[in-house]
Amino acid sequence: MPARINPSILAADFVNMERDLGKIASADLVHVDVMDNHFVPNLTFGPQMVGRIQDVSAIPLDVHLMITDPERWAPGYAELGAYSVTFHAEAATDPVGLARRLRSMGARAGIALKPGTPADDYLDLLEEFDQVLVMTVEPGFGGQSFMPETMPKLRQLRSAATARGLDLWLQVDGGITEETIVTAARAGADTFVAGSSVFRADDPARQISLLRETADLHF
Ligand SMILES: O=C(CO)[C@H](O)[C@H](O)COP(=O)(O)O
Ligand SMILES: [Fe+2]
Repeated sequence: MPARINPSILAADFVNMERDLGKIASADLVHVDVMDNHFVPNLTFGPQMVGRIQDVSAIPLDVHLMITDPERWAPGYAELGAYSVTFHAEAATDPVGLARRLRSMGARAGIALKPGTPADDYLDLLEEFDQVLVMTVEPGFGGQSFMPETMPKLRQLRSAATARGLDLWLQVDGGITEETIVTAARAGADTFVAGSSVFRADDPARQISLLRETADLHF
């Protein structure tokens, strides 16, 4: 299975979103960062905007919720047709119940871990999720540097998934470039979010291919 490359539209031009979505049509999924200015100190957009992105995007949506009270808000993103809905472990009060609800609505369910959040509490629950998002920066902003100290957690998750024969996608998000993607692929990631490195490239489609080929060489 080739590496999945999910460009983050946090690095797109928000007033030219449809144009910028056109630049990433060769990607696997479009990564949509929802921030509420409570869980993280930044604010992006909510269901109305994500619904319009869903309407005009040629590729499915990978929604990353950086919000408090995901039990209240996450199902709305499944409802509007998002392919995957990922909420933060640190914000959820009933992660398994929420994942089951998202799956019952037809979405893939993801759980995200901030750099300082260990995976240990979730290792016995991996069957309940379709993907685990290992944050490789502190959530809140694009354009930050990749944190290699998160790689032992990724290796731990990959070993647990392999040992149990799970088809669990392991996603990394933050500071992914053609250099850092090598480290993340070697540690077991198969799904890569890249904002700045795709949208700041002269040719985003070429950058998507380069990232995919580089990850495939090292997985
Ligand atoms: O979730 C995020 C930030 O919280 C973004 O998805 C992430 O930062 C992508 O941006 P970049 O590739 O520029 O680091
Ligand atoms: Fe993200």
